[in-house]
Amino acid sequence: MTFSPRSDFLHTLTSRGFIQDCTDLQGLDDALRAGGVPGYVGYDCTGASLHVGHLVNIMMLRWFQKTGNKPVTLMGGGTTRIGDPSGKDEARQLLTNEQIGANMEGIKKVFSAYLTYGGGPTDAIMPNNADWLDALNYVDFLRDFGRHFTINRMLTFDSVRLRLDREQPLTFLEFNYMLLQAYDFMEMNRRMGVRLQMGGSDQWGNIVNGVDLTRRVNGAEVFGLTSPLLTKADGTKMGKTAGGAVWLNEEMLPAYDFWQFWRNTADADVGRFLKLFTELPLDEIARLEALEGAELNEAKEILANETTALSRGREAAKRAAATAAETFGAGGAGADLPRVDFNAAEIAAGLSAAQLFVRAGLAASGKEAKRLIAEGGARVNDAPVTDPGRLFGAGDFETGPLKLSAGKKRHALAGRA
Ligand SMILES: Nc1ncnc2c1ncn2[C@@H]1O[C@H](COP(=O)(O)OP(=O)(O)OP(=O)(O)O)[C@@H](O)[C@H]1O
Ligand SMILES: N[C@@H](Cc1ccc(O)cc1)C(=O)O
Repeated sequence: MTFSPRSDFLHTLTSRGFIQDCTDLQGLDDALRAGGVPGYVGYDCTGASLHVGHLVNIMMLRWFQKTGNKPVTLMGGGTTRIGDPSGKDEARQLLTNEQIGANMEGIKKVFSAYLTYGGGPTDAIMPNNADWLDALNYVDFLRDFGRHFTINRMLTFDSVRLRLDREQPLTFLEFNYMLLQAYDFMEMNRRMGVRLQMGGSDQWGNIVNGVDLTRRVNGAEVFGLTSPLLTKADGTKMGKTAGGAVWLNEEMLPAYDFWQFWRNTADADVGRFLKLFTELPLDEIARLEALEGAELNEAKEILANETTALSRGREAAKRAAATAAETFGAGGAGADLPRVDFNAAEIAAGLSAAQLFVRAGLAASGKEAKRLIAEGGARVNDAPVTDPGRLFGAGDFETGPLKLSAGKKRHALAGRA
């Protein structure tokens, strides 16, 4: 990007890798420099918690507040009843009002760890779009707002086009989603002076429609800003592991597992994740990401400590780090332990307990591994292994490397390549 922003917010976001696209960078930069802009991100209540993929935009809102602006976290109580087709291959299952309400209660809990809510000029607020969407009258809505949208243009947005190109059904219900999200932006501009909407890049179409509608109906200039949709070095969507999502809510994912997720970051992701998910200064991050080999583990631990401290508190982060150090022996999270990595094909085929111990160098042969197991000296993640043929597959490697122990003193890690 050649544009050099002058506002603190855009300067921070640009230098930390948050920005994918903006409807008008110069205009937004000017508006932000004039100060105190209210800006929003919307969250549909499709699950009982948000996951680490959502952290990208939660961190954006946190910087937004820190640089003197007002964050608005919009609960999609109304839009969840429709279901956003953006980035989705299939229609979502329709949720009942009770399910939506329960999910909303879960989602709401996350934000106060990252944002300060209240009545002050830069305090965050949390409206619910059911408050205006539920009251819409269909015929009035079509007359007043439907006329600003052409089918021709709607068909060009990814959320619609990708389904049509793949000849997958897109229901009329879902087709309406972008009108409602556009209406939200217009309505919040009117009610709360909101001038910016942020989201992941899959939200681009919905956001641009809102910018246009607000200009046409309110005559106001508003802006849209998207972040890249993050994937991990292994190509999977940020926020998911093979076994499910990495939840932000404590009751759905204990702090220790949250910490471990970050500690297991692939080498190639460390710098990027430190910039997006921590508030460490950039020169410190440059030093950390330049570390190599075993030293890079120090950077991963700092990443785990900082992200866990933000989400679960500094004490919880310390406890998680201490548990990891205990589990993996001195040096913390097995930094000093020998490690063997298996490729995806080997893991998919399944590795027997005996094989694991041989490959990790804890037994010289299959026969020796069997003896070790028979004598009760073999443990995987501190649990005794009794069957040398017990298979370890994808599910076992999901949450990070396995800790293999032969007797009390000899340990090794077995991970994914
Ligand atoms: N991996 C990600 N990287 C960046 N932004 C993301 C990521 N996942 C979700 N988001 C953003 O978070 C917001 C909410 O997304 P959405 O509700 O589609 O997530 P989701 O439905 O939980 O995703 P999925 O179920 O596909 O994992 C959107 O602005 C979206 O772009
Ligand atoms: N469509 C967004 C959520 C959202 C809902 C309402 C809005 O006004 C904005 C965003 C999503 O699926 O993630």
